[in-house]
This record gives sequence, structure tokens and C-alpha cells, in this order.
Amino acid sequence: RDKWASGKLPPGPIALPIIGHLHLIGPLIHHTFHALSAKHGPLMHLRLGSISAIVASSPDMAREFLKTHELCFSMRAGTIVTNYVTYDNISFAFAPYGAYWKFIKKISTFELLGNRMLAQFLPIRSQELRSLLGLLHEKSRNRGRVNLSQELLRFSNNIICMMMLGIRASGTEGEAEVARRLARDVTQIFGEFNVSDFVWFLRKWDLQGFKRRSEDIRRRFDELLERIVNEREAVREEERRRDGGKRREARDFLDLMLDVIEDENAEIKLTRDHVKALVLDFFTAGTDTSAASLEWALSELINYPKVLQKAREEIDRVVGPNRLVEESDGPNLVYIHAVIKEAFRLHPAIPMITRKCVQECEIGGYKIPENSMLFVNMWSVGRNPKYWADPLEFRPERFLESHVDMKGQHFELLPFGSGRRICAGMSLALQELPAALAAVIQCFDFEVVGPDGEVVRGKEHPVDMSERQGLTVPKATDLVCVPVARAAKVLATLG
Ligand code: HEM
Repeated sequence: RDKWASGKLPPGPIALPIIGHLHLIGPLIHHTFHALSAKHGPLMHLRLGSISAIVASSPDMAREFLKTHELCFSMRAGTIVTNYVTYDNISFAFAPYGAYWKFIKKISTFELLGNRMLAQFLPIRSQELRSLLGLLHEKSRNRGRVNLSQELLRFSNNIICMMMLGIRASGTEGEAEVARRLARDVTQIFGEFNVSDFVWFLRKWDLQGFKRRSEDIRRRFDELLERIVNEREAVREEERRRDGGKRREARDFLDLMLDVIEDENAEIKLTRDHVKALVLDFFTAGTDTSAASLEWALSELINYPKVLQKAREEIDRVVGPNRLVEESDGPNLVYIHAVIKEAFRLHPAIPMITRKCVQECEIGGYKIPENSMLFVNMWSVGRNPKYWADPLEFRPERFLESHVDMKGQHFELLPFGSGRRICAGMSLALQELPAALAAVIQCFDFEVVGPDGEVVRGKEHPVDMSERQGLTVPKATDLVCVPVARAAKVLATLG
């Protein structure tokens, strides 16, 4: 409080005593911040109970915070729930910027999500894609319905589960299914507003039931992981006995991590809890984000048939009528990439990049207090007519002539964030997403099923585009469709 008294804070609405601006916060926080920044400008200060929050809503401000003053914002803003669920804050995404984070960053950049592993897991990604297309094909034979939101989630979760733990969903009660449900629960609860985080005298209270829910999530996750790690340790032991003590080549993330635990000379000593927290991290960071991004891109294509047609023309031109799109086609699918960028502009899976200020600094002539939470509202930037003509139109052409990429250097489009804390799974996502989207539209047309269970006919934009609250923002209502097969020769190759 003393610090706030000296130095000028960025502008913001008038605060109420004690709660500050908490009463203004709606369930979709990025919408609230978008509306408020339209009035108070691209650099705004809010008082959320006893916590100072800074909201940045322009490319220039994003650059100031994420690049110019990167080190002051190199930590993520954790909450009571994230601290607890991530095994008391030992995950990658919520770890403070320091030796542990650097160690994990190195492993994930060069080993787990490095080029070698991405290439090693290519057959898994292709297999999962084929399995998704196979299901759609099967349904298309008798005009069956498919909940695409769920199937896309299963697709991305299976890929992550295989990369992390070597498991995939084969039924409805398998371990990967449990992991999939957990991943959604985690991203949902991480993005909800817990008043106890902001009003100090409510810290001990659990007015909204967050404590109970997070305990339930951590217990379910812990049980699942204990089982998987125990089984894996038994297999490793057995293999070692059989192979005369020889260490086997790491097959997935879990193997890699167990190697580090056993390595007495490792730079950082990891425990089982670290491994669990890291697995949780990758599950939640990698599952929902990829699925939601595909869900939004596909929904926009269904709502904009001319764009869909253009995307297909490109696929037909680049890939031809006889084979399925592959990841290696990616660089030639220029329009598909523009579609992905346009979908990210309007629907960044993580709408706000959230960090914590670890050192007081001055930005735009204003004081940014230490410990304040930073929200860079990329959802808002993507919808601002100052930066985009007709921002609400889905028009991938705007990216065809532009130099804007998604790798954190162009601050008008930051779907994966920027700087040191940029998304660890960006390369994986940028390989997986275009190929998956292209393959789905190469093989199928979709008739949308509305909330009344009937196929929607004659409506200009048949897919409802409202958003669900959470750290990641998927569609509020599932995308349910009747798939209609269109590329017979390609489908025949699926077997
Ligand atoms: C379309 C897919 C994805 C999107 C849109 C996305 C987006 C993001 C964003 C916006 C951040 C915050 C970056 C920042 O603070 O600057 C992030 C962080 C992170 N992402 Fe992703 N992500 C995706 C897929 C993945 C995948 C597949 C994985 C892992 C397999 C992953 C792992 C992570 C991790 C570990 C972090 C935290 C990094 C850190 O704190 O240093 N993400 N992601």
C-alpha cells in the first residue's frame, strides 16, 4: 500500500473500498478487461481486492512488458489453486524463473519437445489423426453424429499421453480418458476467479468451493500418476534385470524424468512430485490448447464456406486427390497457415498471457508495482479495429501478404506468448495443427447439429461461437456434426 502511494499508477476505473474492482469482473475475464480497456486505454491498472493488476491491451504494450521489460515479468502469476494443484508450485509453467525452470526448459527444448522427439513421435501423430478420420468415416456411412469437440480433445490428449507416458485412450475408463477429463478440469479451475486470492481476509475461507475442487483434482491426478509411475518403475527394473543392468533408451517423457531422478550427477535433483507436477503441466498445457485451437479453426471454416472452399482448393493443388495431407506438406499449405493464424487472432486458446511483476519498473510513464499481476489481453488485441480491418470477420487473406508469424516476435499476434516463457510446445503445435485441420477438411464436409438436436439449415453462421471460461478458452457448446465423406480415394487409403 505504501508503494502505491508513491509514483503514478496507470489509469483505471474508480475503485471501491476493500474489493477495489473485483465487482466488475465477469466470468469471461478477458471480455471484462477488453471492455474496460476500451474506456481506460491499453495500459490499465486495476485493484483486485488487495492485489494490483495491470492489463495490457495493445501490441506496443505487449512488447513493453514481454520484451523490453521481460525480466521484470519472467514469472507466472500463481494462485491458491495453481500452487496447490501443481504440487506446491513445482511445475514448469508456474515455477519461478530460476535454476529449476532453466533446467526443465533445457530438457523440454532439447529432449522432450526437441526435433528428435518430435520426429520420433511423428508416427504417433499420424496414427492418431488416422484414427480420428477413421471414426468420422465410420459415422459418415450412416449419417451418424460426432461430437467433434470431444474427439479433437481425445486426439490431442492421446498424442500428449503417448509422448508423456506411453498410454492412449482405448475405452471410456482407461487411464488416458481419466487424464483427459483431468486436463479439462485443471484448465477450467486455473482460469476461474477465486475471490480468496484477492481479498486477504478471505484467504482462509473457501467461499466458492475452490479448495474442495482442487483437492479432488490433485487426489485424482496423484492416484493416476502413482499407478503409472509404479508400473513404469517395475517395467524398467524388469528390463534392467533382463539386460544385465543396462539402461534402456528413454521412450517418452516419463522415462526421461525417471532417468533424471536416478542420475546422481544431475544438475538438479528431481523427486517424484516434480515428475508428477511436470506431467500435469504438459497434460494441461498441451491437451486443451491444441484441441480448442482446432475446434475454433474448424468452426470458423464451417461458418465461412468460401474460406473453407479456398482452403480445400489449396489442399487439392498441393496434395492432390489420392493421398492424405501429411505434416511434411505443412510448408506448402500457405493458405491453411493463414487460416490457423486467423483462428488464433480471434480465438487465442489462452486469451491472456499472465505473468507476475518480480521487480518494480516504469512503463509508459507509469509505475508498475512489484508483485502486481500482469494480463496481456491478446484476445482484445485480436479484436481491435485499430490493428485489424473488420476484426470480427474471419478473413485469412489478411495474413497472406503479411510478415506476421506466431513465434512471439510480432506483438499483434502472440498465440504462444513471447520471450523466455514462450510456449514450450509451440513447435509441436505448429507441426500438428495445420496437418490435422487440413486432413479433416480434406476428407469431410460437416453438417452442424444445433442445440435442439436437429441439423441446422439455412443459417449463415451455423456454429455457435460463444466461449467457455477458463485458463484456456474452448467453445462453450460442443461442436456436434454429421460428417459427410468427400474424398473417397483418400479415405480408401485409411483402411
Ligand atoms: C495450440 C496449442 C498451444 C497454444 C495456443 C499454447 C499457448 C501457450 C501460451 C500462450 C503460453 C504462455 C506463454 C507466455 O507466458 O509467454 C504457453 C505456455 C506453455 N505451454 Fe503452450 N500452447 C499450446 C500447446 C502446448 C503444448 C502442445 C505443450 C506441451 C506439450 C505446451 C506446453 C506449454 C508449457 C510447458 C508452457 C509454460 C512455459 C513456461 O512457463 O516457461 N503448450 N502456451
